[in-house]
Amino acid sequence: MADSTTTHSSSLSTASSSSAFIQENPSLSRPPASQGQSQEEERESVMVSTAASMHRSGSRPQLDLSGAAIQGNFEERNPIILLPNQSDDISCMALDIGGSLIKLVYFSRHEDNPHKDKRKKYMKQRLEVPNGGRRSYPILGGRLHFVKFETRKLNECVDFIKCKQLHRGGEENAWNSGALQNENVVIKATGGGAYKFTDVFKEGLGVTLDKEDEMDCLVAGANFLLKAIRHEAFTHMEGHKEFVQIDHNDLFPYLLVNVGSGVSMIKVDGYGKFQRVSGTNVGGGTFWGLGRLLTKCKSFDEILELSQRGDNSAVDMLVGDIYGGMDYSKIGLSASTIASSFGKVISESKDLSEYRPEDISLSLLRMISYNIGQISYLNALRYGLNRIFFGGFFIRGHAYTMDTISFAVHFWSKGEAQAMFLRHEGFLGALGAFMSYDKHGLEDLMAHQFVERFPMGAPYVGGKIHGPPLGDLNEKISWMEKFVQRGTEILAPVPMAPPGTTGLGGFERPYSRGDTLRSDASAALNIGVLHLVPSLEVFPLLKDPKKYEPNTIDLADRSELEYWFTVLLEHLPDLVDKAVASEGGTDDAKRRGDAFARAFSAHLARLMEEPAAYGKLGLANLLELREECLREFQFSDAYITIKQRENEASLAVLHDLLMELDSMDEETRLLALIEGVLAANIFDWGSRACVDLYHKGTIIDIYRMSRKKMQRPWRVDDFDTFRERMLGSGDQKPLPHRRALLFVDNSGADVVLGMLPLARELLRRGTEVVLVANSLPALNDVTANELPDIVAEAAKHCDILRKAAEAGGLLVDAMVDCRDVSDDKFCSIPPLMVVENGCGSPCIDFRQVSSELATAAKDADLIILEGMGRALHTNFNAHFKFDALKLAMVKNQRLAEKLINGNIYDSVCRYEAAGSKRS
Ligand SMILES: Nc1ncnc2c1ncn2[C@@H]1O[C@H](COP(=O)(O)OP(=O)(O)O)[C@@H](O)[C@H]1O
Ligand SMILES: CC(C)(COP(=O)(O)O)[C@@H](O)C(=O)NCCC(=O)O
Ligand SMILES: [Mn+2]
Repeated sequence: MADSTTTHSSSLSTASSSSAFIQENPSLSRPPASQGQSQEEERESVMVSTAASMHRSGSRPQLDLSGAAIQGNFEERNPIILLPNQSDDISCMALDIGGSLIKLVYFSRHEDNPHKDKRKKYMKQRLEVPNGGRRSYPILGGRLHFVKFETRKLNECVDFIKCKQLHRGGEENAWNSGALQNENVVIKATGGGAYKFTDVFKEGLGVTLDKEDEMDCLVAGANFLLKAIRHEAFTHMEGHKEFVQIDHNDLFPYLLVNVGSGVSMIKVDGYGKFQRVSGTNVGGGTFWGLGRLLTKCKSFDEILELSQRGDNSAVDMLVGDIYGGMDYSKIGLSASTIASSFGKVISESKDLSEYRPEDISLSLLRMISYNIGQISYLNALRYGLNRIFFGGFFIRGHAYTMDTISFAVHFWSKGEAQAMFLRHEGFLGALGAFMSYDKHGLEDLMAHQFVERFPMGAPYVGGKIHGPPLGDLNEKISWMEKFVQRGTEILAPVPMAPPGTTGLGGFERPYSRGDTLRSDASAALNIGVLHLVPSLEVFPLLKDPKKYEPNTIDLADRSELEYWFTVLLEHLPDLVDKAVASEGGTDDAKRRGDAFARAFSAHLARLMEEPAAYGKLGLANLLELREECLREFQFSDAYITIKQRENEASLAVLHDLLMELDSMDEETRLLALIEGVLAANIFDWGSRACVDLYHKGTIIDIYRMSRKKMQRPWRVDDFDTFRERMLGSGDQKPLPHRRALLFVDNSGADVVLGMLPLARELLRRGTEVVLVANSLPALNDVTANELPDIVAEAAKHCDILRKAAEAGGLLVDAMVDCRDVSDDKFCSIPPLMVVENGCGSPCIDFRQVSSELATAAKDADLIILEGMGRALHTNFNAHFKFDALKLAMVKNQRLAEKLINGNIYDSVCRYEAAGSKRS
C-alpha cells in the first residue's frame, strides 16, 4: 500500500461529470417563484443553484423536483425549497467505514422559525437583511454530529442509524415526512467498508451506499476543517497544546498524514488537488494488533492506558545499553535514546509473560509513533513541505502519541518542519463524504458560520452508550446521573505533571496526567457538535478582523484559569436556585437543576485538566458554556422574574429621571447621562459581589448609592474627548453621528435608567439609534425580544422616545407596515430600532454576529459597548472603524486590579475616536 502515486484532477468527482446535475426539463428544474420574488430574481436564483451543482460530483443522483414547494413564509426573498420526492435530500448522514472503525457524521436541522417574531420581520424588511450569506439559495442551518463505532461491531452502527432514523432524515426532520416512504435512499460512504458492507446496509436499512473515493474524502475533509473551523489545528510538544492560526491564503501545500489502520501520506496542493505520495503499513492497526497479541488487552484504549504506566527501557535497547551508560554525543544521541525498539529482548532469555504489558505497550507506541513521524518528515522533505497535519484515530487525542510524533518531526527536521494535529482527527473521511452531497453547500460556509457546542451525552462513541436520543431530556438527565457517578474521574482533582520531559534524543517517561486514560465516553467532551448558522457574519466595523481577539484575559495563564473557575463554581448554587425558581421550583425543575450543576462542573473539571480541550479557551467561552449548559437542561431564562421585577421598578422612576435630566444644560446633561450608564451597570446578577449587595437594599436605593459614587475622574476617563466630539468646543458645533449602535447589557435600571436616556439624547441630537441586544437570555441581560415592550413602556413617559420608536417600528401599531415611517410628520425624528446580536452570552465575539446587526452596522459611525462582559472581558482592546465608547462598572476586584489597576466598583469610560492613535 505504500508509495502508490496517483494524480488527481482538481475536481472531487469520481464519476464522469457529464452525468446530469439537474433534469433537463426546464419546467421541472425551476423551483416555483415565491410571491415576493421578481421574475428576474427567480431566474438568477435558478441559474446560481444550477451553476453551483455543476462543479460538483457527477455521481450525485439527479434531483427530483416534482412537488417542490416553498417551506415557511412566501414573503421571504430566498425561501427554503423542499423537494418532497427527492430521495437524496433526506439522507443527512455519511459514513467512513475503515479497517478498524466506522465514522459517522450526521446532520440535524435547527428548529427555528424567525418569522414568528414581528420585530425580526420588521427589521428584516427595513434593513434589507440578506438571508444566509450571499447565496441566492439558502443553506439549511443545523448541527453536525460525530460518532464512531468499531468496524467489527457493524451491527451497533446499523442499530444506531435505525434508532435515530438517520437513513430517513433523522427524528428531528419530521418536516420531510413525505419522503419517509421513499425506498431509494442513497447514503454517501467512503472507506473500504463502503464496498465490503454494501449488502449489510441494503438489508439492514434498505439504503444504497454511494461510494466516494477515500483519498478525495480525506482531503476534502481536511481542507474544509482547516478553512472553516477556527481552532482545528494545533501543535502538541512536551505536553503543551497550542492552536495554530491558519491563514487561508497560505494553507497549501501541506502534507496530510492520516494514521488509521494503515497510514496514507498525501501532498495537498489545493481544493481537490492532491497526490498520495506515500504511506506505511505500520500504523494504528499494527499498534492495536500487535498490542493485543503481546498484552492480551481487549481494547485499544486498554493498551493505550497501559502505556501510560510503562517503562520502555525494560524492552527497548537504548543507546546507553550499547555505550555502557554513556551518550553518543558526537552524533547527537543521548544515552536514553532508543537504539533499537524491542532490542533488549534479544539479550535476555525471558518469556513474554516475564515482561510487563505496560512496558511492551509503551515500547510499541513509541516505535510506531516515531516511525510515522520519521517517514512523514522524509516525505515532507522530499516535496519541500514544512507543514504536516496528522489525522486518523490512531492519534486519539492522546498526549503522549502526539508528543512522540512531534518530537520525531522536530528532531529529524532540526526544527524546520512542524507536526500539527486536527481536533476532528479521525473524521476527515466521513466529513469529506458528507460534503460530497452538494445540497448542503457546506464548503461555502466560513469559520464565522460555525459554532461548536459541547452538549452532555452527545453520542460520540457507539456501543451501549449511545447517549440520549436527540431532544429527549429525561434520558439525558438519567444519562448524566449515571455518567457523573461513573465518571468520578472527571470531577476528581487531576494530578498535573510538569511539562518538559524531553531530553536530547527522546523522552524519559511518557507525558501523562494520571494513570487512567480518559474514557471514550468522556472523549465526547473533546469534539463537540458543530452548529451551522449560515446567517452569522463578521461584524463589518471591526478595524482589522484578522487581528481581532475577543477575550481580554488570557486563560492560558494558570492562575487566571484557577481564579475564574473558582468564581464560576462559587456562583453555581445561587444560579441553580434562580434557574429552578424560574421554572416554578417543581421536582422536575430541581432534577434538571441538579443535572445542570453536574454537567457544568464536569465541563469545568475537564477544562481545568485540559484547558484547550474544546478549542482555545477564553473567559467569554466559559461564560457562554454556562448559558448553553442551562439551555441544554431547558432553563430558557433563569433570571426572568428578576428581570421583570427590575424593569418595572426602573420604569416607575424613569419619568422623574428624564425630568431631572431635561432641567440641565447640555454639558451637565451629557455628563449626567454617562454617569447614569456607569452607575446603573451595577445591576449585574453575574457578579458575586453584586448578588450579595442586592440582598441588602431595594434596587432604587442601590441605584441612588451607585450614582452618588460617580465622581470623576473615573479610573479610565476619556469623557472630555467624548464630550468634545459630541458638543464641540467654543462655537464649533460638530455634526451629529449618523447612526449609533448601543450594545445594551442588563435588564432593569441598567437599560431603563442608563442606556435608554443616553439613546434619547442621541436621538434628540439627530442620530439614529440601534439598540443591540442579545438574541438569547444570558444572566439578567435584556434580550432583543424583550426590548420593544420596555421601549413601549418608556415611550409613555417621553415624546422623543415615542416618536423615535414609532419611526423605528418598535411600537406594535407602527410595525404593521414599515412604509408608515416615511410619513412627513416623523421625518425629523430619527428612528430608534432594536436588533439582535446573534449571541446568547454575557460577552460578544464580533467575529460571529447576526446578519441583522451586520446590516444595521453598515450605516453606523458610533459604537457604544456597555457592561463588563461586552466592554471589558471581551473587546476592551478591540478596535473599530468608527468612534467607539466603552462604558462599564467593574464589579470584580481582581479584574479591576488586572485591567485598570483599580478597585471593585471603579468605572471605565474609554473613548476611541475613529483614526485616533489608540485605535
Ligand atoms: N476505540 C478504538 N477501537 C479501535 N481502534 C481504535 C480506537 N480508538 C483509536 N483506535 C486506533 O485507530 C485506528 C483506526 O483509525 P481510523 O482513522 O479510524 O482508521 P480506519 O479507517 O483504518 O479504521 C485503529 O487501528 C487504532 O489504532
Ligand atoms: C458575567 C459578567 C461578565 C456580567 O457582567 P455585565 O456585562 O452584566 O456587566 C460579570 O458579572 C462577571 O464577570 N462575573 C463574574 C465575576 C464575579 O462574580 O465577580
Ligand atoms: Mn450583563
